[in-house]
Amino acid sequence: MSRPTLAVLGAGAWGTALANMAARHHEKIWIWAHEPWLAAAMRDARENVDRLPGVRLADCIEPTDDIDCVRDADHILMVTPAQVVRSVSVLLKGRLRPDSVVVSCAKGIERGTGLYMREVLADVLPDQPAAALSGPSFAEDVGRGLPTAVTLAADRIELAEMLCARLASPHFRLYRSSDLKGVEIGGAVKNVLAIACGVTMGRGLGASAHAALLARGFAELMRFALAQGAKAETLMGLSGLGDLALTCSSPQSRNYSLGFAIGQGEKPQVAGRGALTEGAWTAPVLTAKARSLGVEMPIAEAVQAILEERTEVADAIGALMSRPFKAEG
Ligand SMILES: NC(=O)C1=CN([C@@H]2O[C@H](COP(=O)(O)OP(=O)(O)OC[C@H]3O[C@@H](n4cnc5c(N)ncnc54)[C@H](O)[C@@H]3O)[C@@H](O)[C@H]2O)C=CC1
Ligand SMILES: O=C(CO)COP(=O)(O)O
Repeated sequence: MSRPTLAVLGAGAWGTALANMAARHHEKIWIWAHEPWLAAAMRDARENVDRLPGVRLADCIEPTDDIDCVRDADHILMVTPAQVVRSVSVLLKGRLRPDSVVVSCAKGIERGTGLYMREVLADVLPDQPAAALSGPSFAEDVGRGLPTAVTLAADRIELAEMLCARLASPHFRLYRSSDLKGVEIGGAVKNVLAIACGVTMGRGLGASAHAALLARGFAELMRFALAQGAKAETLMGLSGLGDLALTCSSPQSRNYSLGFAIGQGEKPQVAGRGALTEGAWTAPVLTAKARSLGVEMPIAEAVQAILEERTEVADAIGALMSRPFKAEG
């Protein structure tokens, strides 16, 4: 039996790392860049010099800027920024095999609609099976072959099982789940909370404040997710608490780094320095969604106010510390 094929859409750090992980199980993997120069540079150098330098592309990987590559792919990994998942999905219409699973690997909520990535995919490609991959995993770590574990969720558990087997490597372990919503919520919300943790550390408020923020952030994440039917065990797993702990604690995170720079006094508009900070895109839609669900998310609200320069960091912290006393939970 011939081995399967895969198309990875989005030639960023994460798409490149995932393509390399999947290489051992696939006959061919296309990695699609919407920038022709990037596809050409990756073909020439056999590495992603722009986003994941120093990691050699496996032999079966073919960088391309031709979206028709998806016609020959058994499955698709969607690894673009969350806000362009819709426009890239539109390109897939009429090009996919009916049984090709589209796996969302982006972490965010769509602005304007409030939809999670799987819901965006269902909106544009209603007949296509979908899955989501999320968890604590820096592309640089995965690219260097450091041990990493993530969650892969699909509606049908046998689909999740098949995808876990096809994407795993000896140092990249996937756990299956049927809680797509819980997995996606964890990935989207932790980015916003990581900005808050970065602010705290950049401001020099200490490890105790960081731990308090992380724990109270997790309470917010839990409340928000449970109100939408996610399972508590998903939130306590890799894609929830695991990714929250990683992203809230490491300068390797772009979201944490954005917060850190703001904590040190930089203006939010310049602090990101052109990096993809998904939390900044998700914050306004997350807080709007929480309000419409009647879920309190004071930390996410504070991040949003800081990003919009409606409040100073010191005032946001003061407001969080002076909230009415309440029971923990
Ligand atoms: N870098 C990481 O460690 C991880 C990233 N993720 C998620 O993966 C997603 C992608 O992140 P990265 O690969 O890190 O980003 P990146 O900034 O390294 O690369 C983003 C890539 O998206 C593509 N892109 C940008 N605009 C596009 C458009 N309009 N149409 C089509 N493609 C476009 C480009 O090829 C670009 O190189 C994000 O949602 C992120 O949260 C998830 C886990 C780990
Ligand atoms: O999602 C990630 C780690 O799991 C990457 O985090 P950043 O997008 O903050 O860099």
